[in-house]
Amino acid sequence: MSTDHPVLSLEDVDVHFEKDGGGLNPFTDRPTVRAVDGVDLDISSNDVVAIVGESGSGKTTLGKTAVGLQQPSAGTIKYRGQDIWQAKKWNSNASIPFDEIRRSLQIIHQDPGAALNPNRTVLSSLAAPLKRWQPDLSSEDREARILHFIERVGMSPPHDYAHRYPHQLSGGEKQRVALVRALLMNPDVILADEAVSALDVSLRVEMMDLMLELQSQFDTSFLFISHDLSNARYIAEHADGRLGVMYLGELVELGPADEVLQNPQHPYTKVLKWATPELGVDEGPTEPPIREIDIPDPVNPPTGCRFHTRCPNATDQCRRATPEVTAVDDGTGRHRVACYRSTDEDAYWDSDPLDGAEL
Ligand SMILES: Nc1ncnc2c1ncn2[C@@H]1O[C@H](COP(=O)(O)OP(=O)(O)OP(=O)(O)O)[C@@H](O)[C@H]1O
Repeated sequence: MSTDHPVLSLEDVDVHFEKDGGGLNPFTDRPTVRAVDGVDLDISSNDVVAIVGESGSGKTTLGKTAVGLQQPSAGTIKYRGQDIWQAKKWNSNASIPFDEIRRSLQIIHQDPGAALNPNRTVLSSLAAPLKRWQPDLSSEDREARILHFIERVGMSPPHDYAHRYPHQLSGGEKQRVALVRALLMNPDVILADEAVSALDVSLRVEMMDLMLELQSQFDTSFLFISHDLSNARYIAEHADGRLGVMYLGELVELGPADEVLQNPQHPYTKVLKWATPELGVDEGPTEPPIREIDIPDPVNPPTGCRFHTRCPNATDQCRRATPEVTAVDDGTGRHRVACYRSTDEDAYWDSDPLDGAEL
């Protein structure tokens, strides 16, 4: 396997869905949901990226696309330099087979119960994928490995948990089983999609600490998705990773977590920070730094910068043209944002503020 490439590389990825609602006339164009638009993202080995954004901003779609579960409408996703969807073609001469790629990219869902068969014990549920991936492993070795991992995620005695059925586990325990299931595949990247959102607040930090510990022990990369900035921040800061902010299908800001939070560049990142009291912004404005509360429809997103309808600093230029993603001049070289205010673009600075906005 090549080591020159990032483990995962997303280039200019779009994921558009056709939505029902075109009526009965088959000749009418069906409305298109632009769930993900123009996203670039590299994930290296031992990397942690936490993506945050409000409901419907495209986080899940982006995550599933990154791990090869959703085909993009445009753009490419490469695993160690190999185009994932090329590898899936029946006549592909891929350097890395699709099955190997799928095994290397694992997922933990918000609802771990849904991924477990209610009629099978934990041991049986965990043995099935391992049998597929390593058919030559003896059943004793397979069981020993499973028990080792069950204990490793804090479920002791492991024999007891291994013989339980899903209904005999708490939500936190089911989530740990889901983590074991992913780790048994020896993955390069784990997508954790709202993996702690359904847990009690008291258990969330415990689960995130466990993920961080296993991430560094196994050198696995994590793509962590959450609508909650405090969870995303916890994971990204503790792993010395990056925080990405999605708005209406676009990755509008990405950078080292502490840099993005201490020096947010995109007005939407500032809104998320304002709405997260744990981040200690008591000295900030008492009103949200936003012009409109309504979230636009992803079927018909605003022109230009998609945030311009809500942005307190939008000008006519933001309505007319989409700002490119540019590097923020903060010395990290890893912080980037799509906002005219981070550029010296005259077209923005000379343009008239929109109603209710100011420069
Ligand atoms: N299979 C699909 N078919 C049609 N539209 C879809 C499909 N999957 C997602 N969408 C739409 O794409 C947009 C992004 O959805 P997505 O689930 O990725 O957002 P999200 O940020 O993860 O939101 P949430 O936190 O609520 O899950 C939404 O408008 C959603 O309705």
